[in-house]
Amino acid sequence: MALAIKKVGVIGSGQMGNGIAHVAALGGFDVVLNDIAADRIKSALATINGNLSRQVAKKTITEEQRKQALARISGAERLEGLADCDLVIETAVEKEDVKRKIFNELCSVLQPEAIIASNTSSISITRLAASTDRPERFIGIHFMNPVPRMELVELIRGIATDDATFETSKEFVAQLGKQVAVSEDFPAFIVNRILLPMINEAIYTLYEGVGNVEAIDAAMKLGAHHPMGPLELADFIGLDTCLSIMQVLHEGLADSKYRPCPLLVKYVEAGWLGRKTQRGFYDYRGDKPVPTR
Ligand SMILES: CC(=O)CC(=O)SCCNC(=O)CCNC(=O)[C@H](O)C(C)(C)COP(=O)(O)OP(=O)(O)OC[C@H]1O[C@@H](n2cnc3c(N)ncnc32)[C@H](O)[C@@H]1OP(=O)(O)O
Ligand SMILES: NC(=O)C1=CN([C@@H]2O[C@H](COP(=O)(O)OP(=O)(O)OC[C@H]3O[C@@H](n4cnc5c(N)ncnc54)[C@H](OP(=O)(O)O)[C@@H]3O)[C@@H](O)[C@H]2O)C=CC1
Repeated sequence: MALAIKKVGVIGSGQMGNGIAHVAALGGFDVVLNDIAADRIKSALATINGNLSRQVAKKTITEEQRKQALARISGAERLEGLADCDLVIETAVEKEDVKRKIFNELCSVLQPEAIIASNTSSISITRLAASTDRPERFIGIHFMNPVPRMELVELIRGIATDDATFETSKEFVAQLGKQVAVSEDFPAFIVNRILLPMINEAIYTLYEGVGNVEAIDAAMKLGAHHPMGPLELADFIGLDTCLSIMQVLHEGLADSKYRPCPLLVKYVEAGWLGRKTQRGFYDYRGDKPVPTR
């Protein structure tokens, strides 16, 4: 039987955290947004307001809905602020040790019946669940970027996830107006198992000099009707996240076909993480994005 969810906690106020808080508040849930950096929470709230205002301008929501959604979101600088949440969605960086540390601290403040979800792009839900005190009430709820625009959410059960947690998560996703795809708990699940090797191959195509950034993106936009070129999309996702996903695929499936491209490693080592740091395969510091290769 599904449980009643009223209050949702979101840990990590980056691009996914602000998107999840945005759609959860629009879906009628009270939302508490947390981050290790207080200024991140502030800028996430400003981003959410900007994205809601754009939806008002496009008439996809009303001004009243914008105001109500914003009023439902509050910030919490410490995890204690999530104590009365019924569902907490972790959306911090794609690093297993960081996520484990968060869960360790979170479990001690949450009510025992609360559900914990991770928005991880690739990491084993069973392994993350095992680091908590409630593997049966732990699940993968994987949103797509940009959250307000993308229709799909993947649901991933760990080995111990119980039926009530799965049904509750399914109802939660439906209340946000999104569709569910159920994935088994294998590295990177469904979307990223297919999408990330394509992006990694695009980076190899660049690395080997088959084409430059502009040619590769134009080829896939105009030649395969992808809404974004693979390098533009990699910058949009975040190159650190792309690398982490490829590492999970490479280690988890032990197959050299998932070897992260050395050029991707180099960009991440340079701190050129894509749009979020204003530089990746494109330089976003001017009026128009300029290819960096
Ligand atoms: C890595 C993972 O674990 C999983 C993943 O998410 S993989 C990534 C999956 N996402 C994709 O593949 C996205 C591919 N790109 C697209 O589908 C499209 O380019 C797009 C939907 C992002 C933009 O569409 P578009 O029609 O070309 O542009 P445009 O109409 O100007 O888009 C603006 C809209 O996007 C939304 N948007 C754009 N960027 C946004 C962002 N960073 N955050 C929130 N909303 C954003 C705006 O709110 C606006 O929405 P409304 O129409 O509701 O007002
Ligand atoms: N980008 C994408 O397209 C998608 C990403 N995801 C997944 O969502 C998660 C977040 O990704 P994304 O939003 O892109 O990443 P971002 O880098 O935009 O945001 C992550 C946020 O989490 C914060 N953070 C880091 N450590 C902690 C902590 N211990 N407690 C609270 N907050 C913390 C970061 O702060 P600081 O910067 O100060 O470290 C940052 O504000 C990852 O697991 C990713 O794989 C899932 C679907 C799509």
